[in-house]
Parts: sequence; structure tokens; C-alpha cells
Amino acid sequence: MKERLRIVARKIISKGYGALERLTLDYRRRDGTVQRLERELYDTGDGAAILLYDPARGTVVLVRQFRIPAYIKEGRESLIEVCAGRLEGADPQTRIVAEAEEETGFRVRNARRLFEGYSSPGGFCEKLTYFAAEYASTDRVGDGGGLAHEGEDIEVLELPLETALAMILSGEIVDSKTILLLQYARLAGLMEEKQSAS
Ligand SMILES: Nc1nc2c(ncn2[C@@H]2O[C@H](COP(=O)(O)OP(=O)(O)O[C@H]3O[C@H](CO)[C@@H](O)[C@H](O)[C@@H]3O)[C@@H](O)[C@H]2O)c(=O)[nH]1
Ligand SMILES: [Mg+2]
Repeated sequence: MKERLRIVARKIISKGYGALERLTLDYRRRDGTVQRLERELYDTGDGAAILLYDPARGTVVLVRQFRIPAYIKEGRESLIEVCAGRLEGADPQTRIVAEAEEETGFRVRNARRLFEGYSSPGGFCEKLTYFAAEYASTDRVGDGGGLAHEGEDIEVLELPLETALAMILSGEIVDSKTILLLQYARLAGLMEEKQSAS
């Protein structure tokens, strides 16, 4: 076998909100031997996430909502996250601006694309595009909260970045995309932009 990977069979074993597929593949190992593998793949589409931050006040906007895996696994009644959503066919920039207003009530003017990342590449297809945007309290045009008819019931939180970072260490924030963006904010010095520019 010359190629690294040959798909032998693909079978959709469940199709609902997402699609669960079982693949049979021949994989050429680095030593040249070919190994037959079975792999499952869950696809719910790609998504986008955004950190809203206010350098003037040192705050970030986060959302709190019910997430079934965290409830089933640990009894957590809610997770604290950055605003995020599934693309549903739209481009990441357009979708995240709409999502930010739906979930947080803040109108986003300049969403900066930062990078992309696979959420959990062992078996999940999802790739997220990450964004950051400055906001000010005057950018609030609604209450947010998400779409009730989709079952969303989202509480909007505004916290100092320092408090949010401490909540990672205390275990109150356990969502990976949120940890990643909060740490990015610290590493990139997002809160220092205004002060050093003036
Ligand atoms: N019918 C149905 N609806 C669902 C299901 N799972 C979620 N939903 C509803 O669909 C909504 C989709 O809302 P979005 O804001 O578009 O997505 P999200 O759930 O916030 O997802 C974001 O965060 C996820 C967790 O990190 C990411 O996986 C996802 O890509 C995205 O970034 C959810 O809030 C929920 O109400 C399901 O299995 N069935
Ligand atoms: Mg969402």
C-alpha cells in the first residue's frame, strides 16, 4: 500500500443532531506494515468562539448555561463559557457576530480572527475558529440569553479577567475553549493594549 491511509468502509450508525460514523481503514505504520483499524467519528459541524473583553475595565463577558455532559458526568448544573456557536452553514466571522448578540446582548463591531483548533481530534470532527473583540458597556443592545425555542437559557456574566483566570485554577471554569481564550488574553496582553497605546 503506497498511501498512508485507505478507507475500506464507512457506515453511518446514527444520525440525529450529529452524525456518528464507523470507519474501517488500512493504516500504513511508520515501519511500513499495514494495520486495519476501526474508528468512530462524531460530526456535529464546525463552530466559532469569541472572547469579548474591555481593556478599559479589565473585564470579559462569559455565559453560563446548562450542558448535559457536565451534568451527567459530575452533576454540574451549569458551565461557564465564552460565547460560542455552531456555524450552521455560515462563515465563522458572520456567525460569531450574530451569536455574540444572541447570547450576550452585545453588538460586536470588530471581531478579530485569532486561530483555529480541533476541539477533540480523537473522534470528534469539530473545528473551532477563535475570535476576540473589544466591547464597552455602551455596546449592549439587548439582554442576550440565547434562543428559547432552541432550549437555550443563557446567563450573561461580566467578570474581571483576573477573576476568570482564578476560576480556572479553582475548577469553576472547566470548558477548554474558554480556558484557551482566557489564557490567550493574558499571554497576548489584551488588557494592556489601551494603557500602552495612550
Ligand atoms: N435538538 C437538539 N438540540 C441541541 C442538541 N444539542 C444542543 N442543542 C441545542 O442547540 C443549541 C446550539 O447552540 P449554539 O450556540 O449554536 O451551539 P453551542 O451548543 O453553544 O455550541 C458551541 O459550544 C460547543 C461546546 O464547546 C461547541 O461544541 C460548538 O461547536 C459551539 O462552539 C444549543 O444551545 C442547544 O440548545 C441536541 O442534541 N439536539
Ligand atoms: Mg452557544
